Amino acid sequence: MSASDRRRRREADQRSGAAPRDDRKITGKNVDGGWAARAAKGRDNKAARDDRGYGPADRSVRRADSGPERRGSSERAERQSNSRGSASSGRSDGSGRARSTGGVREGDSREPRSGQRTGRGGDNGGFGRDRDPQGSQGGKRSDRTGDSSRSGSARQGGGKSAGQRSERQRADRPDPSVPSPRKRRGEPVDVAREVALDVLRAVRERDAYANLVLPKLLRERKISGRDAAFATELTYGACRSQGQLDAVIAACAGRPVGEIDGPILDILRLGVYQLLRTRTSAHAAVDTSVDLARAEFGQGRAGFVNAVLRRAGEKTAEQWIAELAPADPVGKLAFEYAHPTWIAQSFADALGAQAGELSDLLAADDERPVVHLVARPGEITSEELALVTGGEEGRWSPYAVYLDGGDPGQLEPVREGIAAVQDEGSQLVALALSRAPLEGPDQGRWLDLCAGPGGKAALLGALAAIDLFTVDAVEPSEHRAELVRKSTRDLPVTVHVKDGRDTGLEPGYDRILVDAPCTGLGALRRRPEARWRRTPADVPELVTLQRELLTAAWDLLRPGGVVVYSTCSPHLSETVAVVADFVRRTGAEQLDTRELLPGVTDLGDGPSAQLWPHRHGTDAMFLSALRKK
Ligand SMILES: C[S@@+](CC[C@H](N)C(=O)[O-])C[C@H]1O[C@@H](n2cnc3c(N)ncnc32)[C@H](O)[C@@H]1O
Repeated sequence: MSASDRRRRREADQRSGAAPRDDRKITGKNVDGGWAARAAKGRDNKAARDDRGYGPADRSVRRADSGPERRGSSERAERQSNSRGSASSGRSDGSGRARSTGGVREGDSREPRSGQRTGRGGDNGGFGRDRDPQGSQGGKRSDRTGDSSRSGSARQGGGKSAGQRSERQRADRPDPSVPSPRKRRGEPVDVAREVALDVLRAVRERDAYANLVLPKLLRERKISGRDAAFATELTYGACRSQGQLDAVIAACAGRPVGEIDGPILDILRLGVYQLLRTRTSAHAAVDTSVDLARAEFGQGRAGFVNAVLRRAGEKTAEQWIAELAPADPVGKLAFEYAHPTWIAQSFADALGAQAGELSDLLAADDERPVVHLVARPGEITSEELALVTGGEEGRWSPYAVYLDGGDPGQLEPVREGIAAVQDEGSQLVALALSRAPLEGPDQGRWLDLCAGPGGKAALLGALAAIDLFTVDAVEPSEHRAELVRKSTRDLPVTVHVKDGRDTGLEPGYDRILVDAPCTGLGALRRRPEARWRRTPADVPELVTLQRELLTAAWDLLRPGGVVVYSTCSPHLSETVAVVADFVRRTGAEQLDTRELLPGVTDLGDGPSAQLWPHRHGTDAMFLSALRKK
């Protein structure tokens, strides 16, 4: 089928509202013995796997909770004394600060009583499953990105002033390229917990991203298999549930966590996480934490860790929640699912009349996300990609494949650049732009105004290539612009390192995507520490930038053209409020965005569309299509 045939068919699809997927399923490379042949082989392999009862659906994900038992820690715990101190309790305000009575001195060297068995199932971390679906949402710390979240709260731990902290950073900042101090001293080492601790420290001390630091450390220290899975569960779980853990620690220590030395706080977070949120035995959780404290700080600090953890282990997670959670319904759910209250409240506001779904949403937000792949249109179909990778075709996007495990970076189609990791919600945003009805013919000039790291630009570029169209991609950060270049190599995409508010590009675009920098509250499950870094104070500055970018896009759009404004945040100030203000100022025609996603259900009351993790299994992407009259 020629490009113009495809284009005619696509326009017919648009008119009828059908998803233009079928013609793209038949592509050059995959019908002539390339990917089609490999997919056929994959199909045979899958059939064989299913016959043997271990096809994808049966593949069990190893749970990491058996890790500690392998280390003989229960034997060590038996040797510990059973002395016990007075417990303290407090009620949390959701920020990790607890009103508490009584406490434990850091020099307290009392050994723990053998703790009761506590907790519930683990946080389901798994090696390779928490990779950032956007490629790297990390970027440079100085970037004003919507997803390089940073703010004060996570940095408060340890009670250090900025000056003291930079002193500490110079003194003991973990350098991933060398073995940790604990190893250097030749102490007995629990490799999984040690690596988890080093990541927690990097996150707290230098605002590192756990999902970038952890894989690097695992590779460098040659940790794999069960140890890697356990380290991943501990690291991501402790990062996600930090607020809840800190409230328990504060109650047990009898002081705010800001008054506990940072490195000791990291050990306590790791210990309390194991006690309350995994099936690790209390003996193992306490004992290994004490080992880590003793190896680095000596007996006195180890005793403090012992005492705090012993108190934490005296109650189950449910009992701590009942004791420490705020009384109001949203605050209580936020505490239970380890979200800051302001974020849970913003979700409830966005759910509106469906706010009763908040607990489902928070629970989904706390789960390990499934890895989504995108099959590049014109190169490989989702059916073929699913067969080649052992994944499953997506529910909503014709290009999506769900993976049930493994490291997607090792998959051949990903290495060859014909598939990539991309949340299905992000795919839907790019697809909505490509499907939006224009007034007048599409002249093939498309623009992605906030392109880094390039996930949507790559999908737009592949769709544009089919019709011999072109895409301009704008990104102000050189580092992220380079990621866009990499992800759009061989596609008709030109990258411009510019501020989207002042691009110098020639107006007249048919379709423009403004995937604006935002708080990223809709993608928290992919960035374990992000929820504790963002603060409400981040919102107004981002909203100003979002408005300015949307206005700049409008100036570059031709009459009859369409802008899609999207955020990976459902916060109403960043979504419907930005759009409503813009429509009021410009008289833009708001299209029913839900019609651009045929087959996708429960997108809200319109005319914009809101995706949710608990409804769609995607990030909480917001999108709104606006046509210029
Ligand atoms: C939500 S991310 C975009 C994700 C991207 N569309 C993708 O799918 O990979 C927002 C991007 O906007 C960029 N950005 C920040 N300030 C900007 C500005 N003034 N103009 C254009 N882009 C900006 C950030 O660096 C970041 O890469």
